[in-house]
Amino acid sequence: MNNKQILNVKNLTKQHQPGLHSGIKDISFDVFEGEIVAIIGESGSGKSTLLKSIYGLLKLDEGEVLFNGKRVKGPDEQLIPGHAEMKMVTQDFSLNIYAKVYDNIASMLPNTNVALKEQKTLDMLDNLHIAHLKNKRIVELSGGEQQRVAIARALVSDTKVLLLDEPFSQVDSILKSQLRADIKNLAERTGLTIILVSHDAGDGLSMADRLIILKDGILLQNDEPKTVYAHPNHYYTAKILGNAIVLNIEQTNKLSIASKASHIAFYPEWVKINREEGVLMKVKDVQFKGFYEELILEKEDIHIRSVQFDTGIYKKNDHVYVNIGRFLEF
Ligand SMILES: Nc1ncnc2c1ncn2[C@@H]1O[C@H](COP(=O)(O)OP(=O)(O)OP(=O)(O)O)[C@@H](O)[C@H]1O
Repeated sequence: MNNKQILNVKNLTKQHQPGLHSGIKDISFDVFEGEIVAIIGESGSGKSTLLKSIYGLLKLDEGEVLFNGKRVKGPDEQLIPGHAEMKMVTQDFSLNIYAKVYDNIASMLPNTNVALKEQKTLDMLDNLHIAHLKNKRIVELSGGEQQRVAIARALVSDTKVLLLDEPFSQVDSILKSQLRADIKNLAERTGLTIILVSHDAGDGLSMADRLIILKDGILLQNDEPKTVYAHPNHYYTAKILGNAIVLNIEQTNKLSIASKASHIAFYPEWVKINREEGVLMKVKDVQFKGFYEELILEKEDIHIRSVQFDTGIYKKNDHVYVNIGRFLEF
């Protein structure tokens, strides 16, 4: 990543249905060359609307997007909206499913220099680790393989900014971490700028340089993943990033936590358990997670979770003492 801005997103507003919460409101942020930015939010928070707006697919109510200082044109201004060096990969991949992998990628390049066309296509197949699939047809590929072809196709024509809508939705967890790492390496190697949209905060936390948190079409926070995780400015953010437990003031009082905030939030890893002192709670369930377990703890209407790395100590229906080591106030 360098310090040169490649995109300026300025005051974007797009309501699909006036009067309803349906779109995005007054969203502004800058993107630097080579950066990976993840847009994270619940379903319906406006992630796809924002991505499509940046790409130039939607007629905006207000605002503009600048690509290297030049305004990205919308659908009412030119036949093919957007910017030639910006590509988007949507969840449907838009591939020619009966054509071969090689041809899906090569067809993005002009025939003016056939040798160069072949070289670029082969390089891109290598970059995305799909060279062994080049003669297969798209229908014969898994979802994850198709995702790689779609990305290769988007990148082959000298793309500078890649927009990815839910890039890992069709990939299982092992392939997902490989694909995340491959995309991250590719960006580091080539200086490609990536904006991705995901409802899975893990995508943003593990591979993005910056997170943009969306709620009801509004930008809540825009900062480095570590900062957003440690200092979320809304409990919604703590919830989507780290599955935080959110308590209202009555619940906070019931757990004898010294706070007058209307809400507090804490991550399960901040909840400590012992047999001597703290708030007495019942172990409602013990969920095996592999190298750790998650305890569901109950007191009246309150359910909180605690992460235990020393497994097998506490059992269902045990009574334990709970200490909330840290909490965030809202
Ligand atoms: N073409 C449309 N017409 C009317 N309403 C729309 C349209 N597209 C999106 N919306 C509404 O705008 C809001 C934001 O939708 P959007 O698809 O941007 O959210 P999202 O965060 O990407 O959701 P998901 O994760 O479910 O894809 C939703 O309430 C949605 O119903």
